[in-house]
Amino acid sequence: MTDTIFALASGSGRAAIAVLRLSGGPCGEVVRRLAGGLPQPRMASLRRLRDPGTDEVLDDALVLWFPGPRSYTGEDSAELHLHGGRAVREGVSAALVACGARPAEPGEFTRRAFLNGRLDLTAAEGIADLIDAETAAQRRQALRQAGGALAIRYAGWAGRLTRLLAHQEAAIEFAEDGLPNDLEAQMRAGAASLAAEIRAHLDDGGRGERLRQGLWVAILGAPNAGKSSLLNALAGREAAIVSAQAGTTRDVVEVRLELGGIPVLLADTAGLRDAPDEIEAEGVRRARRRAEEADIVLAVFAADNPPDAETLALIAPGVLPVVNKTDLAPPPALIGSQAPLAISARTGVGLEGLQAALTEAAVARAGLSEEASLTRPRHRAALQEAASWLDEAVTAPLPELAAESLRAAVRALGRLTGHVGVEDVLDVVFGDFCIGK
Ligand SMILES: Nc1nc2c(ncn2[C@@H]2O[C@H](COP(=O)(O)OP(=O)(O)OP(=O)(O)O)[C@@H](O)[C@H]2O)c(=O)[nH]1
Ligand SMILES: [K+]
Ligand SMILES: [Mg+2]
Repeated sequence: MTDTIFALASGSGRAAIAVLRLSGGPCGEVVRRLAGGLPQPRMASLRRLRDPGTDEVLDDALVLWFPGPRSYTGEDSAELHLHGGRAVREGVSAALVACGARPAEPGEFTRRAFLNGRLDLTAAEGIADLIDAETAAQRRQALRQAGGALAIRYAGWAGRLTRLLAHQEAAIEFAEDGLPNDLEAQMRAGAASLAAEIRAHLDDGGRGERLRQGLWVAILGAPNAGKSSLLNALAGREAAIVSAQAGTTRDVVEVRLELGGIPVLLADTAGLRDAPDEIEAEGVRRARRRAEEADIVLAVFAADNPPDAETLALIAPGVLPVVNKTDLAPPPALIGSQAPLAISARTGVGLEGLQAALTEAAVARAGLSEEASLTRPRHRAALQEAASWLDEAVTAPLPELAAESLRAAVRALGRLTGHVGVEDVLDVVFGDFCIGK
């Protein structure tokens, strides 16, 4: 039997209500000792909680009882909706410990849910992301994943892979019996198409990972082009120092924005030039590094100056040229081969258009796609590994080597979902082929 664990499921500050969650072990007995009885399953019921040692009244609380396996963890579980004060929380926690329960480790409820088969690893990660979600698009992605969108897709692939392995093992057995079969050719075709499907899923430009972590946008350009003025205009506050002196910004100045539901870290940087002093030169190095790391670069020119070589050199696909100070001079029609976004950070002209273009670029890189996207490097690594092993299986010179490669692919997917074991292979062999020997 597991330990009975408990933890505050609501925030830890002063609040009207605090929710304590319990799971596992003699959870029902622990609740009975505090609340004097167990309510009907899944029905909120008002109970007086007492310290079983001293009989002291601790709180009048709503008690919910979730007998396993129909609970979040799959174990017997309960919730105590307490009055949110610190003394109440601490008194009830102490009484729970006295009854033999212990405080839960971080993530222990979800870990138990996984171990009890209530969700796979990707869904568990989705729940973690849902708790961390700051924007609507992040919330939608996390909800999808927590609801099993990736789990279902990967379980489908794992099922197909297991079947391929079963066929291959059967092919080896039939060959030993001297029987002709075309199972191997079928295995190769199946492995090749599964590898292609996995690669198509991987080839999403990392949008799910970007949405989860947020996009990096960097503002670059010559000194005095108005980069800091633009950052302030987009942020709606004076986050960066603006002055008529070239070389004002040295450190990277960051602000958080939300564009089309995507969290964005917008960075202002030092003006690009052969800097006269050491500190500014370090600022320029940092600016260039940030441009390399950024998902989107805004290359800013001033309309009253001809386009400078340093900023022009940044222009590449995915870089948005911006011409500022259009209140002083008209913008050029083209920068490189692109029509620039014409703005005046001073008067605000063109800022809405720039915001729209930036949002469009952000959504193109990190917006929700129709199909659920992978969201972590862990997913990417496991899927890449599975696809490579499938390639090996397709070209393996010996049937046994192909089987070995398929087994490695199964393990890679199994690590991803936390699900696939050898038993699955046996089930398919016997279920699919009725090889009763
Ligand atoms: N007329 C006009 N002046 C502007 C505009 N945007 C910025 N400025 C002025 O241009 C000067 C430089 O602005 P900053 O925002 O400091 O320029 P920067 O690119 O951050 O400069 P560094 O940090 O030194 O590289 C300031 O005097 C601003 O007031 C604009 O749209 N129109
Ligand atoms: K400046
Ligand atoms: Mg600046």
